Amino acid sequence: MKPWAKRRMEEERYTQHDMERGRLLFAGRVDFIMGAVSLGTLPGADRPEVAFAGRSNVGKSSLVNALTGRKTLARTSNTPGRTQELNYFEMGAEMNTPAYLVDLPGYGYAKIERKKVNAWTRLVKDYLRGRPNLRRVMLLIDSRHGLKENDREIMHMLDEAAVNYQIVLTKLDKLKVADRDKILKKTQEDAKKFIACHPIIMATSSEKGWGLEDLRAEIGQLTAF
Ligand SMILES: Nc1nc2c(ncn2[C@@H]2O[C@H](COP(=O)(O)OP(=O)(O)OP(=O)(O)O)[C@@H](O)[C@H]2O)c(=O)[nH]1
Ligand SMILES: [Mg+2]
Repeated sequence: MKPWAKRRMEEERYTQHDMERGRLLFAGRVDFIMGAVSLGTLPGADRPEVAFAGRSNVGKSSLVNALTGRKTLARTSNTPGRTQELNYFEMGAEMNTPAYLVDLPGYGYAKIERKKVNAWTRLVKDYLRGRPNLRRVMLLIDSRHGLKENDREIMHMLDEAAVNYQIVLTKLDKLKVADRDKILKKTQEDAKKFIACHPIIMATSSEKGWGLEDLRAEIGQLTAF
């Protein structure tokens, strides 16, 4: 068993109920409901939501797809900066306690002009500060690169806004086995310096399906009423 998977299980972080809820949320209907370009057009804040944030190309849309087991729900691309809207997905529409998953536009893509970067910052900052039903931001970090300067900026912004967030390492399959634990430990150390950052780092590969069960359970737990 992968060392990080073993550690996860030993922690027994999730109840049967969390795992079941997580599974059901993603196994049932997950519908794309809208791409919001301004806060005025967001759906009502009538249910809990979890947002995926991260640099362009880190694998946000791929993770949404992997969690749902569908290839084309969220648009993925080799061209960074593709997702420019707050993409809303409704999970568990057939359940009593549905939730939203939000795929945020990626940040830090160098080729996008300054004007767009400012627009991104404004939209996302306003969203993060002002969304009452936002339970947690999953901050995706490419495991090959670790925390970059713009990730740290976002983390400081989240700390200041007192938004609860948690790091999710992506693309673990691209690392050599020996490097996986190294990056996990390094990221854990880095995370300690940020007040609102959850101390547990999640590790995933959308390609291989690693860490998805845990992430579903985490989201199940977070979005329970
Ligand atoms: N090997 C591997 N490649 C991945 C994984 N996840 C995503 N990718 C690849 O990384 C690229 C970017 O993935 P996206 O999911 O579009 O990234 P994104 O964060 O949504 O990007 P933006 O919408 O531009 O911010 C694609 O070519 C994916 O196939 C993974 O777990 N393993
Ligand atoms: Mg995307």
